[in-house]
Amino acid sequence: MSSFNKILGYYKKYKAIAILSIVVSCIFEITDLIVPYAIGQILNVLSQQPVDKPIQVIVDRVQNLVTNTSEPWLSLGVLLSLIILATVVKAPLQPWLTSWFHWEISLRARRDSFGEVIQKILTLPIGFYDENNPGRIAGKISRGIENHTWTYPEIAGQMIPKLGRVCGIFVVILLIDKGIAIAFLASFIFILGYSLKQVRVLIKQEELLDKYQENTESHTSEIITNIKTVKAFATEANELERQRQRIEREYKVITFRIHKGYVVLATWLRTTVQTCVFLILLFTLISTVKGNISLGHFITTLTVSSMAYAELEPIGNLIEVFARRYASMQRFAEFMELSPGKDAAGLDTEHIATNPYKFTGKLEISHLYFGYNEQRPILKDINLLVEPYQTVALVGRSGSGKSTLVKLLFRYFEPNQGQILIDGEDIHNLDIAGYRRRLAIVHQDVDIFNGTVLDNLTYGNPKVSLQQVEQACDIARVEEFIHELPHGYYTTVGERGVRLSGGQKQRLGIARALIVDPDILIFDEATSSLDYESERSIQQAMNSIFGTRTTIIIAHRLSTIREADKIVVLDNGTIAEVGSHEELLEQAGIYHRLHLLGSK
Ligand SMILES: Nc1ncnc2c1ncn2[C@@H]1O[C@H](COP(=O)(O)OP(=O)(O)OP(=O)(O)O)[C@@H](O)[C@H]1O
Repeated sequence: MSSFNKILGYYKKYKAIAILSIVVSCIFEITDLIVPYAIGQILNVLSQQPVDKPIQVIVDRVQNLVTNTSEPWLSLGVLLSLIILATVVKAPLQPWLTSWFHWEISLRARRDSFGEVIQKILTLPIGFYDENNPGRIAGKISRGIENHTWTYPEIAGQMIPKLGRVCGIFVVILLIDKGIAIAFLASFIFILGYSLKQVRVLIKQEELLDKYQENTESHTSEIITNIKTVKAFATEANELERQRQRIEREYKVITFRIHKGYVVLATWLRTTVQTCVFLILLFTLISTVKGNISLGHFITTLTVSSMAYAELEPIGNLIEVFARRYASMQRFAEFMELSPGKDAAGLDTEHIATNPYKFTGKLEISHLYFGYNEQRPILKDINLLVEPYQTVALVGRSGSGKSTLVKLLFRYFEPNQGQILIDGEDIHNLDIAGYRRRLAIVHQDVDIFNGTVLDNLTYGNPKVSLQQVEQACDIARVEEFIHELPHGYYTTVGERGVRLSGGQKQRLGIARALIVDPDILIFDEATSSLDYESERSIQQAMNSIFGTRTTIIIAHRLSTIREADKIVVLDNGTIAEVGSHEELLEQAGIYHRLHLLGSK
């Protein structure tokens, strides 16, 4: 039930209008019953039997207004007027008062959801993205929203009004014959109760299927992301086979558990409904023959009860569709309930604009401990002082914790103990977005957004002037290749920058970082995967940046960091050595050993 409430939560903003439009839909459905009722009454008039009391009251009132009209004609006139109201007058009103609102609520909720989803994506902790790949996340979101969009009009616009109509039918039959009404109600409760019980079992299977589907989507996305590796290792056939197995597993669940379950349920439903229709016919006929009810009431009871049973099949279909969608809506609701990360930035751009920080770039790390998992510390008692404008290199074996330290600097994770201070202020106390805007990082693999080179360059600072862009490009040696591109700065680079080489992307990344004019600039192994010429270009770019701001370099190639003011050697999560290139060589420790390995 709590998961059902979560699903309902999707529409909570539109509760009032939803209730109103559902009630109106139910009223329209119930007015449909006027026609068979009025036809029954017409039959009574034609067979010279009395009409029901409420109709007679109306006829009497009309008779007071109209003289010289005989009673049968008046009764027929009143009944025809009722039929016109319930059909011709209702027809143009119904779509606007029902369907319009049901779809409007659904589409508005869809629009709201997309906005909320983006907020969720932007605020979830970075650890979430380490564990879930884009395909899995995107699949969950798109199936969740799509299913919600279709489900609301079906449930609010069809299923509930149909159930409303069934209740109306029960009241009509009750007014005619209590015994038949009770039999009718009992059959309905039994049919719906049993169907819902079966559907609950099927929902469990749908949940399993949803997990399988998410898994398949996640692997499809992984194949797309890693397509170069797949091709390079010629593992296409293996990938295809593994994916086929996953699809086959889904197919078996769909066909032999879910689809078969629904067909068995539909078979049972249809047979039971037909049996009930026949039994009602029998009971009503017996009542008529016994003289308990009139011919008109016989026709009305038979028609409305057939209408009610005829509704059971669409109601059953709607329950089936709802059940098929339930699992993905539930999983979407769970996604939306995920708590934002402690690293979540505020999403209010005005707030950032009015709160710009400016630091000298003095950085102090004091007694810092951290582990992704508290039982396994990665960084232990890190103490480090970086003066403004200094260039500091972090070196150490793979897995020693260099990137982790930078992640803490960016506040992607919180330290378990200790502090990081910038200009004497604990970074934990600063506005996260404002603080991050004063940092910039050039990753080994620079992220490129689909758009032009200029869009990518100005990503962190769209308001920058072209002159400043050119200056940054000059320092970052982007100028060397920009003129070779077909449209210069306005060349479209394609998704993920496929039209740029590795070295070009890195230089673009450096220029992009410079354009935000950061107080602290971080290079994450920026030159480790490049050819000699690109490396030299990037090295020159970096050299001209050193001393202009605090710079931190995570480096594997020691040749790139000789000029650093301070080299910090991390070993197994602790700072093992600190000093300049020459000092560390003299110490003849880890750095010396790494240096010897690098120069071999
Ligand atoms: N998101 C994560 N969740 C759990 N453990 C992680 C995560 N990221 C890194 N680690 C672990 O933390 C340790 C330090 O990793 P880190 O990436 O900081 O090392 P590094 O010195 O930058 O290594 P490299 O030079 O190879 O990039 C490693 O043992 C790694 O397995």
